[in-house]
Amino acid sequence: MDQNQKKKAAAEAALAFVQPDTIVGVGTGSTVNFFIDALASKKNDIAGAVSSSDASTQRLKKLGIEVFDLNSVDDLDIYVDGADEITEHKHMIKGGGAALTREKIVAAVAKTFICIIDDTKHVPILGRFPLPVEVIPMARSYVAREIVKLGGDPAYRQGVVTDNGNIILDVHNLEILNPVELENQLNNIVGVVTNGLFADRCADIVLTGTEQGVVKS
Ligand SMILES: O=C[C@H](O)[C@H](O)[C@H](O)COP(=O)(O)O
Repeated sequence: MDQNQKKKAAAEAALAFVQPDTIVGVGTGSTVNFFIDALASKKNDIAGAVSSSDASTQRLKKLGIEVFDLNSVDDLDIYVDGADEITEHKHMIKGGGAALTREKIVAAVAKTFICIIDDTKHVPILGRFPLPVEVIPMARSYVAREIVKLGGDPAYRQGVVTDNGNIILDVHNLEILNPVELENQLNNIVGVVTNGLFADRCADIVLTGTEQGVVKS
């Protein structure tokens, strides 16, 4: 089984959590793309979706799934999304596809965060994957200097503009022993929109595609 088959298996397993007549929170990325494709089989049973990126919105609409503005939705039962790294405490790094801010907003609204991954995403300590930080463009150099003071090594993600019109700094060489503390410290730097640590609001259910099938934790 290759990595994509594992992602697809995890994504399809998440369909079991989709209830009829509900609006589904949808993340972003290659694993979520498998989920969106699978969700199309239920498009007549669900009320629609709230999306975390322009890319996911386009894919949902192309498959005939109605996409609602989050401001028109009071609550969401589930939010389904991938991750770049995850620990046994279900703390994650996200944002490899630069969609972290909208992902964090939709995740904040949802009752249950269902993380869909292949088994390469499990790590003992977060930080080998460079931590994405979304930054207001004019604050880029200031934020980078502040991140260096916190022990990180920020790199400007060239050529990437987020759906919100901002830039991404990828922070290398972090060994994140206290993800909740670092998430809050980074968010307190003026000019940071948000960062890719999902620790304060971590996943509730993790579906991992493995050689032996999908494992729920
Ligand atoms: O910004 C992108 C998201 O946080 C993705 O959910 C994350 O990068 C995982 O993506 P993939 O499923 O492609 O590995």
